[in-house]
Amino acid sequence: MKFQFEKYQGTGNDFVMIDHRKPFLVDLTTEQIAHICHRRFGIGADGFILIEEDDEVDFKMVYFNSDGRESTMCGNGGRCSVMFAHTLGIVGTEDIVFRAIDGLHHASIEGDIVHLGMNDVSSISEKIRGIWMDTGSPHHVEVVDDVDDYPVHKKGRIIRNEIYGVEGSNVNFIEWNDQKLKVRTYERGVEAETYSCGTGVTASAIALHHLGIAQKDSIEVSTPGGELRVSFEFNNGVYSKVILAGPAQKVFEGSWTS
Ligand SMILES: N[C@H](CCC[C@H](N)C(=O)O)C(=O)O
Repeated sequence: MKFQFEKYQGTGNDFVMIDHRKPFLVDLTTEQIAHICHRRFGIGADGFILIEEDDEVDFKMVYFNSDGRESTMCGNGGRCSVMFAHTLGIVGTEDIVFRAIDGLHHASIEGDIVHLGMNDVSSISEKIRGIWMDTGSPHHVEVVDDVDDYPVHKKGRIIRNEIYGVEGSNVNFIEWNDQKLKVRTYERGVEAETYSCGTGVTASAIALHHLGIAQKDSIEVSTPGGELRVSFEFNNGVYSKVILAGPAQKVFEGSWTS
């Protein structure tokens, strides 16, 4: 198998990206995608993304976790897809619309910052020591005292498996310091902490409001991979006009032969 690819990262969440508008990888297996994403034996990435034609909107994003399985919405992957589509000349910088597994997303580009519209959130459930919501992917959010020193991998893995079983959930640990929200995420399908998780940052910012910790509708978020901003409107129990904004950059391009 031989193909050209580009590597993008959005606040340290990194993706192998392929211009698949002329489909040529028609029988890619889970094992092959996992091999491509392997940090030692492959290119190395948290996820694998195909940019494809769409009859109604600018493009379609197909997302796979590094375990090789197609998964739910990827917020950072969506931001990187918008930047890649711009580089390919598919879109300009305004009024961008693409299709992902959870529906249509609107986006715009300002320098290296992508502003990405996320789905509404209207259902949040209480869990033993946190809350759960779907921001396009499933997210458990828990407040901790010192997130920088928290055993994210150990605790995240336990919660992902023991509370959420086979289907699993991403697991976010958050700390609010009155100015900024710190988030660290154990990511389902990567089965490790990632440098940031876009749908997780979105869930964490909404959780801050839902738990009454901060009555803000625009929240600066700090992750190990960098800074993002989440804004939203809250009316009658529904979080809408949810925007995830942050940098998305091309890291390199190359060809894969295996
Ligand atoms: N691993 C997630 C999908 C990607 C989420 C993350 N990379 C993001 O930026 O939203 C899951 O399987 O639910």
